[in-house]
Amino acid sequence: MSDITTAASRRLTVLSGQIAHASSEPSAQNDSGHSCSVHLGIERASTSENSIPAHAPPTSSYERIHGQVSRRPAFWRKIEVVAKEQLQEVIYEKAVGEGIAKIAINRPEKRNAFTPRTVLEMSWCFADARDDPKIGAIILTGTGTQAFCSGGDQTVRGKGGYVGEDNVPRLNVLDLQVQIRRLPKPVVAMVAGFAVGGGHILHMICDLTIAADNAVFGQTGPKVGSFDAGYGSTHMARLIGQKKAREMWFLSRMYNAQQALDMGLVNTVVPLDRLEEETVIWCREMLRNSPTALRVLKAAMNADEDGQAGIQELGGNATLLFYHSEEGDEGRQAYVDRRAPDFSRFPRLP
Ligand SMILES: CC(C)(COP(=O)(O)OP(=O)(O)OC[C@H]1O[C@@H](n2cnc3c(N)ncnc32)[C@H](O)[C@@H]1OP(=O)(O)O)[C@@H](O)C(=O)NCCC(=O)NCCSC(=O)c1cc(O)c2ccccc2c1O
Repeated sequence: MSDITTAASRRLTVLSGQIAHASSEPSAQNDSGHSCSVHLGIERASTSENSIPAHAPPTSSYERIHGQVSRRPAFWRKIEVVAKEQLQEVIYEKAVGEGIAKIAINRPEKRNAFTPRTVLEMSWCFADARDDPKIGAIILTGTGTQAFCSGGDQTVRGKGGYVGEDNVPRLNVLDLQVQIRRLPKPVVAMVAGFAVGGGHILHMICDLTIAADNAVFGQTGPKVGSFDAGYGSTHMARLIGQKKAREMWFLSRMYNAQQALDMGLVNTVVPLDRLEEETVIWCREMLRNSPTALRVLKAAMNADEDGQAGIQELGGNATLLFYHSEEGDEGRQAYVDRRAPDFSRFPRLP
C-alpha cells in the first residue's frame, strides 16, 4: 500500500469511527439484558462520497455473525490491594462480568509522571492481570484528561536513575516495558492529553493505542538530558519509520492526535468524551477472538524484533501448546510410568 493510500485509510478510520458513533444506531439487548446501542465492528472500505451508513443492515454473513459488540459502559470494580500492597499511585480496576482490566497512573497533579513506586505498582497490576484467567485485555491509561503520562518524575531523578523510598536509583520503567511486551494478552493504551517522554514510550510499547482528540505525543529526552536507546527509539523506528523516528527524537517536537494517526503511532482518534467507550469496544472485539491466536500473534510480532529473547517467547508458546497435546503428554506419562515413550501412533504431518 502506498503512503498516500495508507494515510487516506487512516483518515477513514477516524471518519468511519465518527460515522459509527454519530449515527442513530439500532438498539440491541446486551448481555446484562439492558438495552444498548451497537457498534459495527467492521470497517467498510469506502470513500466519503459513497460511504455506507454504519447503521445499514449487515451485508455479509461475516458481518452478521461478527460485526457487533455491546457499547454499554463498562462497570468497574476497584482493586485496592495487589501483591499484598496497598496501591498509592495507581488505580487498578476490573470490569464486572467481562475480561477487561484497567491500570491508571494516578498522579494527575504531576501530569501522571511516574516514580519508581508508580512503576512498581503498575508492574504488580500487570502481573495480576496476566495471572487472572478471566482477564483477556488490559487497558493502560492515566487519570484525568490532561495526561496519559509525562514520563519519569524529574523531581526524583538522581544521578543513577529515579530514586524511591529505598533510596536506590532505578530505571525500572525499562523492566515494565519488557513486562508489557511479554504479557501474552493485548494491552491497549488509552491516551488523553500528554503522552510524552517515558510516557510516550509506554504507549508505543502497548499493542494498540486509542487516542482522544486532545492527545499530544512527543519525546522530550534530549531537552531534559535523557534518552531511551532501547525500545523507545528502535521500536519507534519500526512503528513510524526511520526518518520520522529520528525527527521525533532529534527535534523533540510535540505532535497532535491527527499527526500521530497519520504517522502510524496510534490506531484511531476519537472525541475525548468517547475515549473510554471506544477503548472498551476495541477490547470487547478482541475478547470475542481466540485468545491463543492473539497470544501467538503478539509473540510472533515481538520475535521479529526481539532476537533470541523473542524466539524464546514464541518458542514458549509452542511448548505450551505441545503440553496440551497427547503426543506431548505421552513423553511425560512414559517418564512417570518408568517406560520408554511410544510416539508411533502420532502422525508425521506433512
Ligand atoms: C507534560 C507537559 C508538556 C505538560 O505541560 P503543562 O503546561 O500542561 O503542565 P505543567 O508543565 O504546568 O505541569 C503540571 C505540573 O506537573 C509537573 N510535571 C509534569 N511533568 C513532570 C515530570 N515529568 N516530572 C515532574 N513533574 C512534572 C509540573 O512540574 C507541574 O508541577 P507544578 O508543581 O509546577 O504545578 C510538561 O509538564 C512537561 O514537559 N513535562 C516534562 C516531560 C518530561 O520531560 N518528562 C521526562 C522525560 S525523560 C523520561 O521520562 C525517562 C524516564 C525513564 O524512566 C527512562 C528510563 C531509561 C531511559 C530513559 C528514560 C527516560 O527518558
